[in-house]
Amino acid sequence: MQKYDVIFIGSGHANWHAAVTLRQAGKTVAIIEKDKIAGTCTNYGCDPKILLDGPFELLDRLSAYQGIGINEAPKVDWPALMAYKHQAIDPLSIQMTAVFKQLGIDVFMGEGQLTGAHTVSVNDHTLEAQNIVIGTGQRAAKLNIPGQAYLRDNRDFLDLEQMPNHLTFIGAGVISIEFATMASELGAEVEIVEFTDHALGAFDPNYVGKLVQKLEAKGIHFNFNEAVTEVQKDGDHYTVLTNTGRQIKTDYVIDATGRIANVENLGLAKVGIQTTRGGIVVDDHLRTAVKHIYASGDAVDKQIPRLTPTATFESNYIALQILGNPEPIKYPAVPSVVYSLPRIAQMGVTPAEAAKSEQYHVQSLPYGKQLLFQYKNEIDADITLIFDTDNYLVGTSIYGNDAPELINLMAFIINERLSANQLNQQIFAFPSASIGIISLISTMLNQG
Ligand SMILES: Cc1cc2nc3c(=O)[nH]c(=O)nc-3n(C[C@H](O)[C@H](O)[C@H](O)COP(=O)(O)OP(=O)(O)OC[C@H]3O[C@@H](n4cnc5c(N)ncnc54)[C@H](O)[C@@H]3O)c2cc1C
Ligand SMILES: NC(=O)c1ccc[n+]([C@@H]2O[C@H](COP(=O)([O-])OP(=O)(O)OC[C@H]3O[C@@H](n4cnc5c(N)ncnc54)[C@H](O)[C@@H]3O)[C@@H](O)[C@H]2O)c1
Repeated sequence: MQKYDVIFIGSGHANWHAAVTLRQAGKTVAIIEKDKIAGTCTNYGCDPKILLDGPFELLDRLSAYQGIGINEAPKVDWPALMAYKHQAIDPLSIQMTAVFKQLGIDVFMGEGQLTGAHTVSVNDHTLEAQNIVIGTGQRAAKLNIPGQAYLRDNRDFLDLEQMPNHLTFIGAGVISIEFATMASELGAEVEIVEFTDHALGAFDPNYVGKLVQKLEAKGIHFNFNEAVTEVQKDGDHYTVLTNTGRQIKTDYVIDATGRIANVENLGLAKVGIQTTRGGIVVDDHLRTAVKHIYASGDAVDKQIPRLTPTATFESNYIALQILGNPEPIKYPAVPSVVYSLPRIAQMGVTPAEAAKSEQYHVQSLPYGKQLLFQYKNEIDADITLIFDTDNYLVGTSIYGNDAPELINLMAFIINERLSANQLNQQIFAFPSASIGIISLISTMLNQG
């Protein structure tokens, strides 16, 4: 039986950062992966998504100069963009495998399963380890309806060689909004069927409302308070039936109704590890009920957003735990971004939470208008700032294409509890988009 200090089940961000750190610290390490090395983000999620989104974002920014410097905008060539995606993304898992092997990490391709508290089977091997880390991620939910076999998911969309003429998305969550934006920009007709009365439930309803209006103006049709009951195939096309009697004729149906933790067939119950609908139950050290078995990333039952940076944070934490750090995990406020056009970002105390408590006050800054040319004519860009009673920033929501960069800056101000005086000790580049926001914020922050 091959023996290791640590075995990792899954090779996504939840695991590989720890695997590399521990190997570099001299531990013997094995990674087991049943699909592609490097996991969802690299192969089927964030990376291909942001690669494909790139030209659409540029065109959206250009559209703000229509008639004032730009007369004819270029068009996205989706098949060429998809070819570039394959060229840039497909080698990543191969490169990561080579890096692991070079570092002396053993890689086993196959399904890992606990056979005991210290043993894992993969194919016909049994491996033994002092510590085991389960980072098996999530998969797309599949609605249990007639015609389930016709439902596509994020993997299929991110591999589309040709954009269909008409697409129907089930669910108005992050995946649908991001993908529907690209499809619609390419000229496809898009329907979104959502069974609640709103899109993007975790984000500021004010900004989500603005975004939905903008998407509707571009031709995306939202069907709120409706559930899909069946999908029928008619030759090369499909008919999506809903509970209100609507029949949507379409070319492609994507089920984006959420994601489910991969906890089945892992042998968890056999060794006494509990799971819930949200994933694997862990303590504040990310340990399962079996103390030398950790869980990390999307597969964990947790309240914080299931994102690549949170998976990475947990992975780094677990490496330090195994190397002897006794401290419980302490998460900072976590930024979440929807890569729509424009982007919506959010972190810390939300506007809705702030509205319910006298502990906070809320300030909205229409920075698109106030800093018009610095923010490249994005006139509707807006930031909501939430301060506590001492005037420290504790939360923010942002509506604008620069939101992913701005929220990283806000992360420092929020998590380091910076005062205006501390911000003013710095000299920032000028002209730059962020310096305008910093000057506006520093007039409102605790002067400390
Ligand atoms: C379309 C899409 C877009 C996204 N965009 C963003 C974004 O913009 N920003 C962001 O922060 N996050 C984004 N995410 C979320 C992000 O991808 C995940 O949070 C992240 O990948 C979680 O990492 P993980 O290692 O926990 O899981 P994963 O990356 O899913 O890795 C788990 C791995 O475990 C393997 N596995 C499962 N069971 C077994 C088994 N029994 N044996 C062996 N291997 C097994 C799986 O094959 C998989 O490779 C996106 C997700 C999707 C689907
Ligand atoms: N930018 C990012 O960070 C990013 C991007 C994509 C994916 N992700 C990851 O993927 C997850 C999002 O996945 P998602 O968009 O599939 O899920 P989601 O939970 O964001 O949205 C699912 C939506 O489907 C609706 N829904 C559920 N069942 C339905 C039904 N039967 N009929 C109609 N609507 C229904 C829900 O009300 C919800 O609005 C995120 O939580 C994150 O982990 C992150």
